[in-house]
Amino acid sequence: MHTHRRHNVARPHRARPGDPACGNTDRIVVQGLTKTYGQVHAVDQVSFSVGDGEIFALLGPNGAGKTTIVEILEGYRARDSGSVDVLGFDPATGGSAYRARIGVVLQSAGFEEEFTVRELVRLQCGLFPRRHDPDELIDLVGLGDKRTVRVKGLSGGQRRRLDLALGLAGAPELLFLDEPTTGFDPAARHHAWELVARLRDLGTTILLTTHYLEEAQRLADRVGVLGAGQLLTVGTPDELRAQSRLPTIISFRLPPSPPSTEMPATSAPPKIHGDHVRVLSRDPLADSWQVIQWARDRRIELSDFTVAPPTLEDAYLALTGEADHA
Ligand SMILES: Nc1ncnc2c1ncn2[C@@H]1O[C@H](COP(=O)(O)OP(=O)(O)OP(=O)(O)O)[C@@H](O)[C@H]1O
Repeated sequence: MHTHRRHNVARPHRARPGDPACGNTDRIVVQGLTKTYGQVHAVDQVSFSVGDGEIFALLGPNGAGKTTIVEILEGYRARDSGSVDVLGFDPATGGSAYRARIGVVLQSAGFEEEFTVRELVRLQCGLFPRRHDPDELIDLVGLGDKRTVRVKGLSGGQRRRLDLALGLAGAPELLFLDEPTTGFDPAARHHAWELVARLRDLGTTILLTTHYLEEAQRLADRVGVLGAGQLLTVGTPDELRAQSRLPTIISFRLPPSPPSTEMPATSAPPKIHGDHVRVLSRDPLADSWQVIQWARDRRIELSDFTVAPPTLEDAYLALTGEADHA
C-alpha cells in the first residue's frame, strides 16, 4: 500500500501575483520541453507536473538530461521549445521576482573561504525580502556548533549542509535540490533526509535529483525516470515497483545436514546455491507459507528467512536497462 504523503500535510498557501490560475495547485508544469546541443537531444519532449507541497525526484543515468531540465526550470538555461510554468512564471523571463520565490541548492557552490558560517548565511538571507532567521537556519541544517567556523574549516559534508542553508535563505516555496547528499556519510545523509521531510511538512515543494534510489524511495512522493533525454515513466515509488513486474525474492539457508533433499512446493522452483535457497516468487504470501509449512513439517529451523519485494532501485535498473536495449 502506498500513502500519498502530500495529502497528509497542512499547507497554508495564499494566492499571490504569479500564482497559477485558481484551482490549479501544480507548482511546476512542463509540456513538450526540448533542448538539443548539436546532435545531442539532451531533453526530448518531456512533460510532467509537480503539485503543491509535493517532493518530485528526477532520476536517470549520467547524461540523461536531469541537470538540463532543472537548470531550465531555475531560469539558468534557455530551452529550444516546449512550455514551462513554475509558480506561474516562465523561468526564462521571470527575472528577480521569480528568483526570489525559489531556492536552489547546487551540487558544489563556490564559497568565500574566509567567511564564517554565520556571516555567509546572514549575507545570503539579506538578499531576500522574505527570509529565514539566519541562526535558526544554521540550526535547521545542523551546523549550530559551526556558526563561527570559517568555511575553509568545514568538511565536505558540512559544506553541503551550508549549501542547503544558503538555498533556504529566502524561505522558498519551491526548492531545487541537486544531488543533495552526494558525499555525505550515512549519519549526515539521514540527518539531511529528516531535514527534507521537515521542509515538506512546512509546505515546501521540492524538485530533487539524485542517484541514490533509497533517497528517492524515502523522500519522493513521485519520481520521474529519464533515459537519453526522454521521460520513461512517472509515478509513485510503489507504482514503479509494481510496474516493474519483478518477482519478490524469498530466501533462506538450509541447516548443515538437511533431513531431506525435497524442496518446498513453491509456485516457482527454488534455486539452490550451496546452503542458500532462493525463490523468485510471483505469489509471495502463498510461497512463504509453503516454505514455512515445509520447514515445520520436517522440523527444519529456517535461518536467514527473508521476503524481499523489488525495491525502487531494482525497478529503476530494469527500466533503464530496457531503455538501453530499446
Ligand atoms: N553545455 C552543454 N553543451 C553540450 N552538451 C551538453 C551541455 N550540457 C549538457 N550536455 C549534454 O546533454 C546531455 C544531458 O546532460 P545533463 O547534464 O543534463 O545530464 P544529467 O542527467 O544531469 O547527468 P549527470 O547525472 O551526469 O549529472 C548529455 O549528453 C550532455 O553531454
